[in-house]
Parts: sequence; structure tokens; C-alpha cells
Amino acid sequence: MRLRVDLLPHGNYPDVVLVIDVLRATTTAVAYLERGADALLLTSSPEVALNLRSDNAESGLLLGGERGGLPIPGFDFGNSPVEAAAQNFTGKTVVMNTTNGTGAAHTAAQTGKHILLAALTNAHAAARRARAIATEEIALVCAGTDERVSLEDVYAAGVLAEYLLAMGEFTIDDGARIALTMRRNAGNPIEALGSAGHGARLASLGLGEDVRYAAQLSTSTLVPTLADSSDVAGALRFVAG
Ligand SMILES: O=C(O)[C@H](CS(=O)(=O)O)OP(=O)(O)O
Ligand SMILES: [Mg+2]
Repeated sequence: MRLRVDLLPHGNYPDVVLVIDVLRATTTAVAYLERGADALLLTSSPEVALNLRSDNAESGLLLGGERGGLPIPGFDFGNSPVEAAAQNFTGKTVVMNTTNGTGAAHTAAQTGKHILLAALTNAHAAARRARAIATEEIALVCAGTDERVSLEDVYAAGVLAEYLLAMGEFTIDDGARIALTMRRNAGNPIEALGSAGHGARLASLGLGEDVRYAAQLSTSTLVPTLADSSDVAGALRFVAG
């Protein structure tokens, strides 16, 4: 079994892909499911999200997302796990669009066989699920920030790689070696996320609580999983796995 870490999304994924966007898309996705959402629709653009709602007015879709870290006009929520964790989404479908994470999921879905969303909050469950379904390769794909490598995503890839290596034999690539080195040297999750450029940026926007929330380790057993029948144009449908 191969274990691969892409520091940014590249494509060509033959088997299982864990998409990682700790700050904040995949952390928020896990929070929506924790708070009862039936499904998440990750769209390719904000416009697709807005059109989905206007074309399906009867279905009560809720929209969450950001640009520049701030809520998108016309959306119901930003991209905040703290905000998501304070709501009840039972029976609701949440449509998400964010700067980095939702795009990374679309890149992964072009080739990957099984697409899961991973964060620090669901890291152990995500690793266990990936190990259970993989037949040849597990790719840990870091979303990054504006096409540049993000410390928090690489750190989480290192956490996931540690869990996976404890579960079985893998041949690992240099991306995995870099992520493991980061994990071992960046301190605990709070220290790591606090030292990340994007962590500091969110704090400067008054979103430091989101950074602290995202630093919780393996507090959730929910793994957002791309559904087989993902028949919504321009959107990927994830359900709790
Ligand atoms: O909301 C976030 O944390 C980022 C957006 S930005 O980098 O602050 O502009 O989006 P994500 O897709 O979750 O990385
Ligand atoms: Mg991010």
C-alpha cells in the first residue's frame, strides 16, 4: 500500500483521497455534519451555489462560504466551524463554496475513486476509514491557500500519516516524509496552527476562535464522504461516513 502526501492538489489519484483544509473548509464540513446536516454540496463557484438555491427554492438549501475569509454576499453562513457548531442543521443540506478547500475536493474528484474530507477534528476516523477502503494508495491532499503551501494542512497530513503508519505497512513518498517531519517538529496542534500564516490572518480578522476550534484533535468520528450518486450539476455531494 502506498501513502502519498501532496502539499498542493495535483490530480491523478487512482484510489482513496483525503482532502485536507484545516483552516477552514474541511473542519467546517465536519462541524455541519456533527450538527445534523443530511448532506453537503461542494460547488465549483459561488454562482453555482446561488443558482442551486434559486433553482430548488422548495428544498430549503442553506449556503455557507467565504471569499477573503469573510462571508459571501447572499450566503447564510461564512466558513466558520464555530458558527456551524452553534447551529442545528438537522434535515438540512448545506451548500459550500470556499477559496481553497472546495476547489481541492473538485480536483480530487476528477480522478479519485473514493473522496473523503479530513481535518484535525476527525483525523483518526478519517485515517481508519481510508485504511479500510484503500486497495493500492491513500493520497493525503493538502488544499493550501491561494495555490501556496499551508502549514496547517501539511501538519494535519503528518497527523493522518502517523495514524495510518500505526495501522499497517506503507511505502511512503517524500511528501509524507515532509508532513511527518512537520508533525514532529511543529508542536501541539494549537502551537502549529498558531504559527501558520493563515492562522495569524484569521486571528487578525477576529476569527481566532475558529483557529482554536480547528486545532482540536480527533474529537469527531464523522468523515464527509463523496456519495456515489453525485448527480447535482457543478456540485459534489458529501454525506456522513
Ligand atoms: O476560510 C478560509 O479559511 C479560507 C479562505 S481565505 O484563505 O481566508 O481567503 O478558505 P478555505 O477554502 O477554507 O481555505
Ligand atoms: Mg484553508
